[in-house]
Amino acid sequence: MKNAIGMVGLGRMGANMARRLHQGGAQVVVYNRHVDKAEALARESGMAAAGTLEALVAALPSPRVLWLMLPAGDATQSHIDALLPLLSAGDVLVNGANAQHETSIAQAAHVEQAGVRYVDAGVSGGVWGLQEGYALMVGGSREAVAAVAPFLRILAPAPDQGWLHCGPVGSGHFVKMVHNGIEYGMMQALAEGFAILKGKEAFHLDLAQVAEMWRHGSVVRSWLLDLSADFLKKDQALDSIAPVVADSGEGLWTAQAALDLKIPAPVITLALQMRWASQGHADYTARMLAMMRNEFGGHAVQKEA
Ligand SMILES: O=C(CO)[C@H](O)[C@H](O)COP(=O)(O)O
Repeated sequence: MKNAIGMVGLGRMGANMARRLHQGGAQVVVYNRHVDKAEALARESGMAAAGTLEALVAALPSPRVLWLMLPAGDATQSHIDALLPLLSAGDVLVNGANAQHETSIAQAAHVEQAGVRYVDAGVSGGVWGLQEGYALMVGGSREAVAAVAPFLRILAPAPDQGWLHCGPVGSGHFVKMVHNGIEYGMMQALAEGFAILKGKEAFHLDLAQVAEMWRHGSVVRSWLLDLSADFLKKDQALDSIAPVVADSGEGLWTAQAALDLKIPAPVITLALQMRWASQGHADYTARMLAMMRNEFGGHAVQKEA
């Protein structure tokens, strides 16, 4: 079996990456902890499914390439621990999670002790990646990345564009982390801009039309603006949307890296803190402020309903 790869983890990202690899001519064997997911994908696409990690490893030719597309942390670590005794020297494990680069460096050291090669891969593209291709930021030795390169060429938007061997192990996840930090800042700036436009009620601006117009030729045209234009066309009041924005760690790690490196990163850090504020973490601060301000008169406190 030429050009074979095992995909472990068939969530939103892993399943679509497996589909793109399969459509691009790779021989994909899929595995998921809940085997029905792997079987459903195999039925839909004609890929092979493995019911156990042992079966997955046995189905791949040496040197094997296994791509883990699992949540960072315990899920990834437990699969690496289970796979490692099944693998042989020269096999390659790719960790595609949004992981902290220090964790990846430690993981690589452990994996490489067994002669298994390790690549950390930051993957961007979300649900559009299947169709548009993914941006891939990879770290690892030249040999390990060379073994994965045929698959990177399929996953990327074009064979020689949209993927980069960034440097040694850890560098792929570090570059991806900073990418996501930038994502926080860009999203915050766009959201603030549209809020200001909406706030100028006297102009009755049609935000969908502004977004659509900016998509063509403007300095701020971007994929995030494309997505915004799309949902604003359907609803620009957003009255039914709770003003709460989740975060899953990469913004925090970027802000922490900036502090460690003494690099001022106010936009990324504030964008992260605005998400926390949206989650209610600034509520006590505001209550304190309201009480203090009330103490010296002029602005009465408002009581919660
Ligand atoms: O990796 C991504 C895109 O490149 C994801 O959007 C990532 O989840 C972003 O982080 P958060 O969940 O904190 O918004």
